[in-house]
Amino acid sequence: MEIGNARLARIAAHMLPVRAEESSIWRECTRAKGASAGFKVALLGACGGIGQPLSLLLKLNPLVSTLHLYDVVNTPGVTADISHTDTTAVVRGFLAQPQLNAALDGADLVIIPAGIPRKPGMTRDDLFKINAGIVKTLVEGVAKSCPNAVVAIISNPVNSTVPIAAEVLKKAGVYNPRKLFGVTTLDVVRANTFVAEVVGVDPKGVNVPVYGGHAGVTILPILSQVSPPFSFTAEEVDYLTNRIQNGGTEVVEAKAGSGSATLSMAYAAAKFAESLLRALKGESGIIECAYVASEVTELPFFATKVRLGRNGIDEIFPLGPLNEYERQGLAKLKAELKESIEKGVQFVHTAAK
Ligand SMILES: NC(=O)c1ccc[n+]([C@@H]2O[C@H](COP(=O)([O-])OP(=O)(O)OC[C@H]3O[C@@H](n4cnc5c(N)ncnc54)[C@H](O)[C@@H]3O)[C@@H](O)[C@H]2O)c1
Ligand SMILES: O=C(O)C[C@H](O)C(=O)O
Repeated sequence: MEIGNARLARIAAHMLPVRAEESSIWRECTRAKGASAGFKVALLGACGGIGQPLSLLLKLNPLVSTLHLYDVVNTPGVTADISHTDTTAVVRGFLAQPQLNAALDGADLVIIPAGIPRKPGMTRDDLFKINAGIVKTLVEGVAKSCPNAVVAIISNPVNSTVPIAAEVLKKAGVYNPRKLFGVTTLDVVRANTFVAEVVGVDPKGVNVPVYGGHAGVTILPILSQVSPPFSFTAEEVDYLTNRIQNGGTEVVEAKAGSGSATLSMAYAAAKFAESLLRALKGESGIIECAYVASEVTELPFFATKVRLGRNGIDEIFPLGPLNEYERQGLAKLKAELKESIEKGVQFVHTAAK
């Protein structure tokens, strides 16, 4: 049926940018039966440098039936824009704190890239002052509105924001360590890319485990366990390890004050989300590196390979054999990672007083 100009004008006048579905004219003129079978994903910080491309990639994922975009700015525009892509996921936007609980209600997966990025000269830990409070507030919302959701944290410093999230969930009595992840996929994506460049192969077929955490020396690529196995000279190992550990800084400096990695991060997060959703759906044998609560080392959080399942983490793999270079790297990262974890835990306990 062709819709006449008068009706089009009425539709335009009634379209609500945040939730078009709530306007009576939208209901009158559409035959949508609601979301298809699939997962409800909430993205917090959806209008930022990572949030926008990640929103688009999630909207393209057939495993996502409902996509909730939450931010403190710009969600009406981003939601309207993304919602016009002809894929099945239903997109709804939520603006600022009063809409946080609605954004999270019933979510299966919550992805958090909210917070400020680095500028040249800053460490990720320099972001703690602002991002710690943002992550705390958002995870308090998770505890209240979707305590069974899988939570994937991108906001830096990941080494501290994940322990913050764990403490918030513990305080609320809903902590499930199998469902809380710090997203370190970008380290793996970078490692695969740089190794493929050095050995001259397609990065698609390369898989480099990256252990530890997500900042400087705490990022520990395990080149002795690369799949398929390659041998590297000592110079290559040094070059690759330094480049992988400083990949984030390389982007921050190239962007010269306008932010940090956004496009590669959105790609990495979409990849990780796809693995989580496939596992939640029941697919077996899905393995990713992620920063999780762990007993693999004496540290309470550590990134290693984890097998994903219907309930989040099914298995955390041990470190496996490390060479002397990697053992030294492991020894070196522990003090910094321990301090970052304690800083996160302390933040929640101090804030409670
Ligand atoms: N884990 C990783 O590998 C990785 C990679 C890249 C960036 N990051 C981190 O991701 C974060 C975001 O980076 P970006 O480039 O997208 O930054 P950005 O500034 O472009 O976007 C951040 C977004 O968060 C929103 N925001 C701020 N406070 C919020 C709140 N209380 N609730 C909801 N949304 C809020 C902002 O409005 C903005 O839209 C940074 O902390 C960055 O360091 C992590
Ligand atoms: O480097 C940053 O500050 C952002 C992110 O952690 C990255 O690794 O790109």
